[in-house]
Amino acid sequence: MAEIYRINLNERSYPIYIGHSLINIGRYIKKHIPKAVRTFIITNTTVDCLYGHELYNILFNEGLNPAKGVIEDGEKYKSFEVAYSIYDLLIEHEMDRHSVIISLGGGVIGDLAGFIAATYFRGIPFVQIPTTLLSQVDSSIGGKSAINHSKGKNLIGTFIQPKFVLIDIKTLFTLPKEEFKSGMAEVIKHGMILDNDYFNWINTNLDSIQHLNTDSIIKLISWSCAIKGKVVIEDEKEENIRAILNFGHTIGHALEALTEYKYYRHGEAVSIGMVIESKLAYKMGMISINPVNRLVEILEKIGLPTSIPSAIDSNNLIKAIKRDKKKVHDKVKMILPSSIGEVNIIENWSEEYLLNSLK
Ligand SMILES: NC(=O)c1ccc[n+]([C@@H]2O[C@H](COP(=O)([O-])OP(=O)(O)OC[C@H]3O[C@@H](n4cnc5c(N)ncnc54)[C@H](O)[C@@H]3O)[C@@H](O)[C@H]2O)c1
Ligand SMILES: O=C(O)C(=O)C[C@@H](O)[C@H](O)[C@H](O)COP(=O)(O)O
Ligand SMILES: [Zn+2]
Repeated sequence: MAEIYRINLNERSYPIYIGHSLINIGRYIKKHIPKAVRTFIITNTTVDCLYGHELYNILFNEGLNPAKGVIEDGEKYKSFEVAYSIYDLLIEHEMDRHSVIISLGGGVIGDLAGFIAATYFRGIPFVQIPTTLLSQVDSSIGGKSAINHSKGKNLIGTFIQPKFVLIDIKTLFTLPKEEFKSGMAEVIKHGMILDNDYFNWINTNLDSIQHLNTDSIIKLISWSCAIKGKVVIEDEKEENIRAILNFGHTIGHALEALTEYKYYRHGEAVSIGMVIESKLAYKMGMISINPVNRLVEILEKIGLPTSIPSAIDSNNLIKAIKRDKKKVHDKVKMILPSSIGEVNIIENWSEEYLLNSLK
């Protein structure tokens, strides 16, 4: 296992480890959470079948007294009701402040488990084991945790930094192709917001990335973690610059909520969001057409969607956009690119302008 990046946040600092197995988890728990006596794995039915038993056995053999909460698979289970059912289990198993919550799964499990860890007993230690590309490059880092509300995405949540992140890249070999593509949307986002070289490297190495070549995958995850990590270190609680990580999400989250979290994977919605937001930037004269076309081209090459289906009504979309957490009073905030590797935070969008532009 190698440490690929360290999120430096004073007493909340933590390392991101990468390797080919889960075997070191016990050693890292003892190192980073010395008071740990018990562990509670939160996962879903799919990931449990693949990796839940392996993780449970390692923790058991390390004397870390594991228990498990297994939820149904899907974005719609990132909900208050499911969180409540896990609180029940934690209480039943008598988990306390010397217990550690371990998230084993993609971003849905990570966001939910983080929210539970931050609130149970007013906060107990938390570890991330991300098993999708999206969670390895994005959601396991930075401490955002949340559950959805029927009226909007991630509307209820808090910040909780994990004690460490452990990425086992062998998990990518069982990940369905469509899920891998979804993770690639956040990867492209990282290039778009801050790093033209990264964008170009992905474009040139797409084949070996998609074939899960070990060196390419490690480079991809490490590069993304460094880009996201740098932003998080600068602005942990999204008071200003962290909002750039939300490029594509003002529209992406609205699409997810409008379609009741059933139609789009998160990365697919973000892919459409990035394209529409870039076209808005073009319409405003902030960016030339060439980088917008290059963005669309790479997303299409990956196999991600790039346009809003005609069945989506613009007025409903605007309503959903207005529930975005970045808005201030009545004004929507958007992250718009000015070139590949550079974005700007644009405030004060009027509803009328937005509606005209989207139409
Ligand atoms: N907190 C953050 O900073 C942040 C960042 C980005 C996204 N998110 C959130 O993350 C969520 C999306 O995460 P996601 O794309 O990982 O989706 P997900 O968690 O739903 O996982 C996608 C699918 O892959 C399955 N799966 C997971 N690991 C697997 C493996 N190794 N092999 C086979 N199948 C596997 C899951 O069971 C699921 O069916 C959204 O809720 C989004 O809002 C949060
Ligand atoms: O970490 C962040 O900050 C992000 O914005 C990363 C996003 O990819 C992620 O989807 C995040 O959950 C969105 O945050 P939200 O505050 O818009 O709910
Ligand atoms: Zn996202």
